[in-house]
Amino acid sequence: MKAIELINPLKSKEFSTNFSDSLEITKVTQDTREVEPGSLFVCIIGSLHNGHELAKEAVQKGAVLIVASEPLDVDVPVVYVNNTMKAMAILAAAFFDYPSQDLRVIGVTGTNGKTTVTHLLDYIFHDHKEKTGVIGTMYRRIGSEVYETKNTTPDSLTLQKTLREMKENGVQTCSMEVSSHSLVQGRVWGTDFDIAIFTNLSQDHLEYHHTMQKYAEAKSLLFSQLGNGYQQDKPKFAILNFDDPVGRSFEEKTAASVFSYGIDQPADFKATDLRITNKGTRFNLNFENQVYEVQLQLVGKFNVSNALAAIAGAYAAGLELPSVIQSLSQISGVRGRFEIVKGEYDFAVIVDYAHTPDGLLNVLNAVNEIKTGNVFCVVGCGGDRDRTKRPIMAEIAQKNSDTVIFTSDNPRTEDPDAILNEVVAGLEEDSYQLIPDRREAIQSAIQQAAPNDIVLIAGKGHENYQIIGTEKIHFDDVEEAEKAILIKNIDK
Ligand SMILES: CC(=O)N[C@H]1[C@@H](OP(=O)(O)OP(=O)(O)OC[C@H]2O[C@@H](n3ccc(=O)[nH]c3=O)[C@H](O)[C@@H]2O)O[C@H](CO)[C@@H](O)[C@@H]1O[C@H](C)C(=O)N[C@@H](C)C(=O)N[C@H](CCC(=O)O)C(=O)O
Ligand SMILES: Nc1ncnc2c1ncn2[C@@H]1O[C@H](COP(=O)(O)OP(=O)(O)OP(=O)(O)O)[C@@H](O)[C@H]1O
Ligand SMILES: N[C@H](CCC[C@H](N)C(=O)O)C(=O)O
Ligand SMILES: [Mg+2]
Repeated sequence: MKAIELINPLKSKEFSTNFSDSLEITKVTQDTREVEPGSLFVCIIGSLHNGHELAKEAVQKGAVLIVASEPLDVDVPVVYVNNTMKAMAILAAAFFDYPSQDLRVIGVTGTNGKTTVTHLLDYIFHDHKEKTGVIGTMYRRIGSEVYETKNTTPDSLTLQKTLREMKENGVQTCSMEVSSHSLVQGRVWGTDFDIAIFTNLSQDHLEYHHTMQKYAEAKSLLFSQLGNGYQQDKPKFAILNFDDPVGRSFEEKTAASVFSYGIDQPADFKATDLRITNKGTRFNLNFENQVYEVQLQLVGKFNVSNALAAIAGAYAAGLELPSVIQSLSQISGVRGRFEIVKGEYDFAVIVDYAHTPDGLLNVLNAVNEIKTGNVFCVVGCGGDRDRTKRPIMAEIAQKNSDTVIFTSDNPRTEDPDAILNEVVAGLEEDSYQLIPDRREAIQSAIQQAAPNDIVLIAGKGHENYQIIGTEKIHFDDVEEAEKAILIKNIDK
């Protein structure tokens, strides 16, 4: 591809003099490890490295053009821009020929519920005979092909490449999670979203955003940028949770048409008459003076909220409500979200991805609503993440279960015992059990459970690994629970 075509959309401040209109680019990258002869290298200022300091290395590896925001002394042409992260995203969209324009892209943001809502949407569209794609925490999926992912929302290059592959494979609807990090870092800049959905905002990621105000501002970018894409004539919809004041505040931030949803507050899509059992949840959906009965196999009030978000999103995309509701009723659950471990045993073990105070409270409320015996909660907190959420999660776990066992999550580069000290700091010493080894903690909870009790294993959901230091080792809560149940059955 001609370099000039690629950098035209950049609105660059300045070109170095040696730029030639005939220059050809074979690859765009922000990583020296990926540079090949003929590459365009973009210098990103990250948290660990400053790409400008790596520009010379990129040139040595064959980069023929550099995009930078700081002065550089290199032997190849340089295009100077104000913000290289945004430039990277625009270049990525241009390099892959703006694939989001040819797909229906639905972006879901919020502290909790993104993975769940994207999967509900994906199921609905698939059930309506569309070819679908998903981008999020668990994987990138194109039709039935699954690819590993490092981030919930990939870097802009991986994102645009994935969207391009979706387009080439005939995908019609892509449901993707949009994390607050990705919004701040401009990873989704250059993606033309048709529908943007907000689930909720509660404490998380303060190690990155520092204040809840800044965290909310990051989330708002998805809505303020909606319609700033390349194909502005497509209708745009913002789907906002009006039970959350932050959701209500986003109405002013967007030029798109708004559909609100809620359980506790007036909203366009409103749920009433909720009934929650251990088999699922039913509610009445009130929309435009009509009432529809909705049956979900998912458990908990928070999943009613997730279902409303998906219903409103599907409706905004043009689907009929009765058939959307019919599709929703068939969904048995999302991996690692309130997942009931299968097996021969007379209590219940639930694996759930709750890793924030609000997520944990919601899932424990749901467990308490359906319980017929005691509740055991096995939980910990991840390392290198928001430290201030640790004692809050601990108090929620201790208050809302009969027995709480604190254990390790992904300690990453932190000392697991130091994390646990911060977790239990505010609790009475005899009000909890402490078993740092997650396998032992799961086994102990399952050994202690009596008939009709519920064991909730929270924090890691679908994750099939534990990150200790910088190493990722295989670890799967569901597998561990199944083993522990077998051991208990043998011991009987
Ligand atoms: C804090 C953070 O978000 N970091 C992200 C960021 O990396 P960084 O700023 O640390 O990058 P860096 O290592 O300093 O490198 C700067 C630049 O130098 C380049 N480089 C670096 C080394 C080298 O040898 N050569 C080279 O060219 C890098 O490619 C990059 O362009 O940019 C990278 C590329 O986009 C991300 O993969 C990385 O995510 C890290 C892995 C991460 O853990 N992020 C988490 C916090 C995150 O983003 N989480 C959200 C989900 C949260 C949620 O929903 O709960 C997510 O979307 O995943
Ligand atoms: N609407 C909701 N409100 C509050 N808590 C929720 C909601 N939906 C899910 N949860 C809780 O949060 C956990 C994570 O849900 P999910 O994976 O859908 O969220 P996410 O936003 O994708 O998280 P992440 O930020 O890790 O990508 C669930 O296991 C559940 O305990
Ligand atoms: N997307 C979240 C997931 C947290 C999952 C939890 N198991 C942990 O490791 O803290 C994050 O990266 O903060
Ligand atoms: Mg997710």
